[in-house]
Amino acid sequence: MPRIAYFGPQGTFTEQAARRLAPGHELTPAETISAALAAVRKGEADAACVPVENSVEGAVAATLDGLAEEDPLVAVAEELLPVHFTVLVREENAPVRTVASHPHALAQVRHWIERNLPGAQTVAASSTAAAAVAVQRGEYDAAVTAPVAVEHYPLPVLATGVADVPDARTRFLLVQPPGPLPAPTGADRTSIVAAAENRTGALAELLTELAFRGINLTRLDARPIKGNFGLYRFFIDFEGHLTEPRIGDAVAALRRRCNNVRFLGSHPRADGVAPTIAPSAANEDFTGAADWVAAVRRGETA
Ligand SMILES: O=C(O)C(=O)C[C@]1(C(=O)O)C=C[C@@H](O)C=C1
Repeated sequence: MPRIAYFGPQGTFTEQAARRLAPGHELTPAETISAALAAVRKGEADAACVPVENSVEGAVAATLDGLAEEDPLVAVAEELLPVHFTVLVREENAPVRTVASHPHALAQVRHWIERNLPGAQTVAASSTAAAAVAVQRGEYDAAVTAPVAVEHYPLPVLATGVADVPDARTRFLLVQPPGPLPAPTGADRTSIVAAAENRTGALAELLTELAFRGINLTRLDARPIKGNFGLYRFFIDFEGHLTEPRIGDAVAALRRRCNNVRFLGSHPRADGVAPTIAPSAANEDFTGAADWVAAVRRGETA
């Protein structure tokens, strides 16, 4: 049975995502995102589940950096979870002076804390569940956690359904070493990371290759290439699957323009949204045009 490492400890949002992405599989918590990815690279796990993007706080930097560096890992599936929090406290009816959680979680409840726990100091923990562990140990007064955390860390509940932005969501990836791609579904996402050259227009050229082929971006993030001040990697997600002619054509063009391109996966979108295809950008347009060139080369038409 495949073994799945996930960003833990038990009771994180990531564990919930892993249970949905790999039902019935053996799940092992890792303390950090990089430890979850390392477990796959070392062969201790077959796949890892990690958060990648939140609708309020944006990209999860540790995941982007972890996928761009070291041996390649490829996303084969994604999950989208609604994010609202439960606030657990050390002691019922006691004053709350410190509130711990993952920085992404704290950013999503900033206003709630200002209104409900004025003056409380926020403290970054490695994950929402790690914050609950720290509260159990008596290190902090409260933890902002996933709703499932209370099942693992039976602390008094101060509030449930906490979220500054009601429709907040986090997207999670299941990543594994390169292998056969998941089959295209018609509602897929492809991800790459490219270290564009440091010259005028280099990023615009990459994006134009996608725009020319009518490919809609779903995310664009920049992360610094460490040790090279001012140099960035660009994480580009777009609609479509690598096996589609229009996407394969675009990814080949990106590779031609920038040999520092890494493929990060093509997999079904969790929201099932299919792309709107621009005029002349359908796969049949690409294959039809290539067939015509082939016929011209054979001297059969002009
Ligand atoms: O700490 C957790 O529970 C996580 O799974 C991490 C994480 C994140 O990285 O964004 C996941 C979802 C929430 O947005 C808050 C924290």
